[in-house]
Amino acid sequence: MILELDCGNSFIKWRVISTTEMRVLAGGVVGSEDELIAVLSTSKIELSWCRLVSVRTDDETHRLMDKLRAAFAIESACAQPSREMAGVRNGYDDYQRLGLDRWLAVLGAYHLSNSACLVLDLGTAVTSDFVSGAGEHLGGFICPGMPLMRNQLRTHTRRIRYGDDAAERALQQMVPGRSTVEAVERGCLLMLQGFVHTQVVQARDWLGASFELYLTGGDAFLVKDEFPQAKVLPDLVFVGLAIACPLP
Ligand SMILES: Nc1ncnc2c1ncn2[C@@H]1O[C@H](COP(=O)(O)OP(=O)(O)O)[C@@H](O)[C@H]1O
Ligand SMILES: CC(C)(COP(=O)(O)O)[C@@H](O)C(=O)NCCC(=O)O
Ligand SMILES: [K+]
Repeated sequence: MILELDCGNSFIKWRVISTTEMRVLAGGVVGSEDELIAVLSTSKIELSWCRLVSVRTDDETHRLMDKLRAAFAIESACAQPSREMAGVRNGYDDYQRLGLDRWLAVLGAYHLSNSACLVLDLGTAVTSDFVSGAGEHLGGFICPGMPLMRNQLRTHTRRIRYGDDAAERALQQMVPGRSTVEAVERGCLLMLQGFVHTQVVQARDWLGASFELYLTGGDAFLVKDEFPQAKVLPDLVFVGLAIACPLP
C-alpha cells in the first residue's frame, strides 16, 4: 500500500491507496507528525512506499521522512518543483518559489479538465492560480485564510476572545452579527467569499468565459455553496502528487 501525504502549514492530510492506484483505502487529517505515526500504527495497514508534498521547511520534511523510515521501514519520495510538467508550464519568474501544493493542485486540475482553470486552495493561506487552456500557468494570488484572519483579530485586539464551538455556531447564519463571535466569524467568511468572487471575475478576463473552477483545501466547504459551478475536490493535491511522483 502507498502512503500519500500533503503537509500544509497547519495540518497533514494523509491517504493510503492500493498499489494498483485504483482505490483509496483510508485517509484523514492530523495535526502533527507524531499523530500521523500513531494513526498509521493503529491502522495496521502494510505500507510499502510513501510519496509526499510539503510546504514546510526542508528540516521538518526530512525529519518526517526519517520518522516514517523508522516506524514503517519505508522510503519517501518528495514532490520537487519543475518548470514544466504534464502539459503545464510554471508561470513563476523563479519556478522553484511557487508553493509545491499550488503546483500540484494546478497539475491535478489541468489533468482533470484539460482546459483553462482557476484553482483555489483554501487552507492556512488562500491561494489562487490561473491556467490557460494551452497549459500556461499565469500566476496567481495569496491571501490569509480563515485561521489566519481570525487569529490576527484575536491576537491584535484586547476584546476579541471566543472559543471554537461558538465560532462554529456563528457560521450557521450570515445575518449581521449581534455578538463578537458572530461579527468576526461572519466578517472573515465574507472576506473569504469576496476573494473567491474577485478571482472568478478576474478569471473571465485572463482565461475567457469558459474555464473550470476548482476548490480545494480544508475550508473549501465554507464557500462552495456560493459557487455552484465549482468542482470541489478535497483530494486535488493528491491528483497532482500522482503525476509528479509516479510509482517507482
Ligand atoms: N477535518 C478537518 N481537520 C482539520 N481542519 C479542517 C477539517 N475540516 C476543515 N478544516 C479546516 O481547514 C483549514 C485548514 O485547511 P488545510 O487545507 O488543511 O490547511 P493547510 O494545508 O494550510 O494545513 C482550517 O481552517 C480548518 O478549520
Ligand atoms: C502559499 C502557501 C503558504 C500556502 O500554504 P497552505 O495554506 O496550503 O499551508 C504555500 O503554498 C507556500 O508556502 N508557497 C510559497 C510561496 C508562493 O507560492 O509564492
Ligand atoms: K492553501
